[in-house]
Amino acid sequence: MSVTNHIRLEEEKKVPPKLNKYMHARNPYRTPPSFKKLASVYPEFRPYCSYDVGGKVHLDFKDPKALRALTTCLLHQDFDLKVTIPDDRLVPTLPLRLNYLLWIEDLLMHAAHCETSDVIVGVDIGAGASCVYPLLAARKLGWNLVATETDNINFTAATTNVNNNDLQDNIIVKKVDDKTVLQGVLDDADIQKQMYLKKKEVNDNNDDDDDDDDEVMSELNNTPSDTPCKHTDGDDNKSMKYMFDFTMCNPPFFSSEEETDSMKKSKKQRGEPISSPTGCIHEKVTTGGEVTFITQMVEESHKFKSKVRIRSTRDGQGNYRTSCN
Ligand SMILES: C[S@@+](CC[C@H](N)C(=O)[O-])C[C@H]1O[C@@H](n2cnc3c(N)ncnc32)[C@H](O)[C@@H]1O
Repeated sequence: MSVTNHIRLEEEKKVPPKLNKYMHARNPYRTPPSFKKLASVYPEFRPYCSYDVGGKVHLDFKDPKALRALTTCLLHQDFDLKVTIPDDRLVPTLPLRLNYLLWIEDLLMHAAHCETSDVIVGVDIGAGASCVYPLLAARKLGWNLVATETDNINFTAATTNVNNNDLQDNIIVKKVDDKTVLQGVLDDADIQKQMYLKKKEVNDNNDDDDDDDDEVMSELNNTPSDTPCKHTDGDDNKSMKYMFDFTMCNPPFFSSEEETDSMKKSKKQRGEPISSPTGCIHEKVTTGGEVTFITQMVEESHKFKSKVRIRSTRDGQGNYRTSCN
């Protein structure tokens, strides 16, 4: 056996094969976290651990409090993030969230030809109380994010999480209306101004298009915040090309509470492990389910396609869907 194959086999042993198949190559959780180490460092994690005769630590994945403790302790241990998630809100599983970000990073590098030194600006639709994607993207990858939320409790918790980690320079949390998905965000003059200035700072060093810059800034300055800016309204704008590098979304998937139950039952019938569902109903349910939500997202994205390089979303089957300029 070649050395490379041997190393690969050794690496693949680190996570159960079924899980490893879906884990991005750069995902740090290809090596599962040690619950023993976590319990030794974080007293708040200990109450949810049980020990077998061999001293191995086990966690009850059916207890939402145990899941919350696992996620918040890992965010602190592995990313130096202090995150608070209110009791009844969605607890994100970190390996899957990292997969999505790393996949976007691949698309940015390979499909959009971005350099690692570029200022990356994205939008996370429906950030949740944890604000997990924007926090990880800012801390791990150095990106800038606009995080949108419709829910008051999630908006407040997400804002607190951003402030508690001093990431206000990288993340704007915006409360939005549930009638829209991207409209009112991508065309918000205030947001555009802040993101444009971030990109301009770096581009100024190697950009000779000063006239275009002046024209764009002058229009943004003369557009009241929270109102559409004509530069982003349609395809005719050349100077503000790709103000946003990507949009991402983990949408509410279900059309009713009953549908969330039927998903649980079918997982059980297939013998798949079920961790306790977390989150309140309106984080998971939306009128018309994911089809209506994603259709609206696609329609609104189309309107702004000259402003966003990569448009993406997860779906209820765990697939990632994208459209790239
Ligand atoms: C499935 S949760 C995802 C939360 C978080 N991104 C995560 O992955 O853990 C969906 C979130 O989208 C929010 N939401 C629903 N409709 C929305 C809309 N039109 N615009 C922005 N957020 C929305 C919900 O309040 C909820 O927090």
